[in-house]
Amino acid sequence: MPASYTYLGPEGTFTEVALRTLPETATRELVPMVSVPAALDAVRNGEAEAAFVPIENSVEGGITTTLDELVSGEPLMIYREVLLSITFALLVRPGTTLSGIKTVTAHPAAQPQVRNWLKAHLPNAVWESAASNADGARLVQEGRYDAAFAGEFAAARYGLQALETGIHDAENAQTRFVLVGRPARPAAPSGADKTSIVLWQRDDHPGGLRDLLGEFAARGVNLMLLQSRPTGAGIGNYCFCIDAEGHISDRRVAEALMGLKRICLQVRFLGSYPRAGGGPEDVRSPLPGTSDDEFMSAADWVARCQDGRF
Ligand SMILES: O=C(O)C(=O)Cc1ccccc1
Repeated sequence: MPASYTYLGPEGTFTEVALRTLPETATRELVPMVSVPAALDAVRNGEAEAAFVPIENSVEGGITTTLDELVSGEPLMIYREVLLSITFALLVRPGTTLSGIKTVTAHPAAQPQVRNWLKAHLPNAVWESAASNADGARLVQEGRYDAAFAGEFAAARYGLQALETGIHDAENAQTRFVLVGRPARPAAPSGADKTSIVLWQRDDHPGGLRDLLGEFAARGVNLMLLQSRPTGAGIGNYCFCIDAEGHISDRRVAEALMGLKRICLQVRFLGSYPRAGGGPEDVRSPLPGTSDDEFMSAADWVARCQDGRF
């Protein structure tokens, strides 16, 4: 049996389209799952090698189900990311017209991406959330709703017609997907990498978040995502999901993580992996004094001072 990758299904999701851009999917069995937690649990319990799930979009930020799954439970690690440009089609059963649409459905993350279009074209339609955009299309096929926002490619799969295509409130809306597996050694640095972590503060004090961010700033590490998530322990209790530019084997990233480990209650490492679409030219120039060589020669100097050999 080939190794399998689970993904947010059913067939015809944007997630599936993004997953199929990874060359190794040619030699993997791709298994659609009903939800992000189900896709990730199959990895946790050893049924699947990896899971492919949406994690962030450029319109609303983090996909909270995915972040919460990565924040808690058995640790998992991110190995790859894929960025996909997204526009929606309005899928209906053949013969449905715009005036006949009373109910619309899609994944909750789709709503902020089509809100203005809905206000302008279907102001009275009732929105119902679906487990994914393709699941919404499936529910329209079953007659549960009148229309679904999904990829145009999902129409044929579910016997639907695209009444409208190219729907997107924001130009260049992109969704970011990640390939998640069980913890193992991260791939070697590619030259344009990203490191994901979750931080829990030790205590609540003025400037607490600034202290955490200061660990990155002091080492010249650029941040690419900062999203707070409730810990569930009451109002005001948050952990922080952070993506930082660089690889854990870069000295400045490792030093920032060590600083965080010392001052945080808990740090969860979620992986170092190549940035989608990023080449070395895309990486911010590190601040002076933050290269691997400079960290190493500073450490060497301290060791010589300790030895009286300066
Ligand atoms: O992959 C899908 O089709 C999903 O349901 C997740 C999603 C939601 C909104 C935009 C892109 C992907």
